[in-house]
Amino acid sequence: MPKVLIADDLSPAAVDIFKNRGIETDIKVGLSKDELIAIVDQYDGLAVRSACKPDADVIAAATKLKVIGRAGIGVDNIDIKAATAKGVVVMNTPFGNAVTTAEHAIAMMFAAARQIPAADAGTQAGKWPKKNFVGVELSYKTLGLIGSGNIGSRVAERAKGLLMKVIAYDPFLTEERAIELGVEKVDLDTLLARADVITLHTPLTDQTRNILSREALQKTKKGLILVNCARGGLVDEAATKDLLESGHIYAAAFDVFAEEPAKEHALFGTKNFVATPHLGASTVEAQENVALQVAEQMSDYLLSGAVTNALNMPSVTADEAPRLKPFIELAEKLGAFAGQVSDHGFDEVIIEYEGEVAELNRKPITAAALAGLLRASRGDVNMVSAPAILADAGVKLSETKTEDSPVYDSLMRIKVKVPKTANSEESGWRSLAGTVSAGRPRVVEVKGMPLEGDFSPVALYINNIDKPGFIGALGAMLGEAGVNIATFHLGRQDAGGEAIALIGIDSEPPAEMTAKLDALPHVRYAKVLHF
Ligand SMILES: NC(=O)C1=CN([C@@H]2O[C@H](COP(=O)(O)OP(=O)(O)OC[C@H]3O[C@@H](n4cnc5c(N)ncnc54)[C@H](O)[C@@H]3O)[C@@H](O)[C@H]2O)C=CC1
Ligand SMILES: O=C(O)C(=O)COP(=O)(O)O
Repeated sequence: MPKVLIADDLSPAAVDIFKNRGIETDIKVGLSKDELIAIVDQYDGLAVRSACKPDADVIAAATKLKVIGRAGIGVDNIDIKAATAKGVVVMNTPFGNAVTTAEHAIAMMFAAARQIPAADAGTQAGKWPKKNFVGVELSYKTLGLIGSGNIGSRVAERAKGLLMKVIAYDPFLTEERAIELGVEKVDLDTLLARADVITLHTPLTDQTRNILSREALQKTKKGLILVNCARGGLVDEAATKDLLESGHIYAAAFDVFAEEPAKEHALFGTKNFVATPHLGASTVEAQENVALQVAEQMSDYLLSGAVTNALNMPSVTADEAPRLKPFIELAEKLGAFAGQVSDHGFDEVIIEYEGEVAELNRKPITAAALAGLLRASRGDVNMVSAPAILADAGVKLSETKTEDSPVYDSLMRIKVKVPKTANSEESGWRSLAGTVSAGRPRVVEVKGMPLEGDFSPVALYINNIDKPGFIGALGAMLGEAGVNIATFHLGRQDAGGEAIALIGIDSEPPAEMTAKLDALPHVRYAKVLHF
């Protein structure tokens, strides 16, 4: 039974889902990094929010881990590169808390415009500080959105309801979408120059870090209201303090900080500064949404291989998963075949899909083929890590598909280009094709030669020149070595030409026997394969 560690405060709804799906859970919130490292190897899944930080060290210690589920949107607390390299899927819940966070941004905008927290504190302290709190109106003011994705667009809808004019800076916002949202698309400098209120809604990435730098903040209009409910690290906090103190920024409201939890901060106590402790997503509704969603997604992946909202793997719906399964198996095995016969590596891969398989969701199938292909040389590679490893190695990958498949309902072919070596037989393209028959993967073509067979767990692959007596001699050689033949598949180009044999065997042959075989004059290549 898979086991999941819930390492941040998640709604109990998540535990119920895991339990109903037959997944064991442990809840351990607030672990230190060392405590997490000490236990993470027990788990197949890790469910987090923003407090737990599965970094490269944690991921390195997570020997069984298959999936990290983020009950929320931002994944900057997770080392996705390390997870990908280790074959761990990282998934989030991209919409579950968007409304709640947009509402918090609007609440923060009003809190800043009218200084509600300070007014509240003064009133409840018995001061009746009516004269101290003369705020600003928001109607007809210009709201500058930095980032107009799920949350930003919801903020825009609400701001328009408040009669604000909305302008947006987002390099991925199309003109059509801007029209649909009723916002004006502008560049960052224009936004800085025109906005009365700026609110940030981008992820924290290398591109967005410090997007509101001191220099950028200095370009804003005097009297600015600044709202950050996205991530600390997007705004220069020291510059915000200086500009609040100088009166250039009228008010700022931050839900997020560069260092969290922010128990002490230079901004705390600054006039017209409002703070909340990363509450953007904290409503009953949002927490229930994200907990349910993450638990369902993680369970689906752990139990059926369905992938939803993964940041490092193509999606596979629960309906698709059973249909894709045999092709994923075929792809892995064809890839493994190609990888094992490419002793000198490869610099290009082509994957061809014919017939019905061409109409399926091919991305996970291709990822599986690459995993099989790389495993022979790289060891523990899976569908998550394989595409990134291949790209890092600079190997060219292309894919073709045709609806016609002359012989089989579905055919998948993997071609790898092996570099030129001293042995000319070894260079050029290696090509292997297979199909799924009665739900089982079958090899149907090797080096362009038809050969129908299964993928035995241990197989002897021989590429030879077709000569009378060779098969008999081979059988005798295996018999002498005490190796039992389970299946025997042959293929050849023409009589007396290039031939291949794929022989399923019940046990590992002695190394001397393979060496003896390889040394035979009419044997071009012999290798024991494992599937
Ligand atoms: N305070 C809180 O509790 C919460 C904070 N968040 C934060 O809000 C962020 C945004 O969430 P969503 O709107 O759901 O994400 P999203 O992915 O739907 O939207 C992000 C937008 O930022 C834009 N963007 C990317 N790079 C940009 C750049 N350099 N300049 C301007 N725009 C850029 C993207 O094109 C996209 O439209 C999350 O990544 C997360 O960090 C999310 C939920 C709760
Ligand atoms: O979903 C997000 O990106 C958030 O920032 C919410 O964070 P939290 O789950 O409340 O720690």
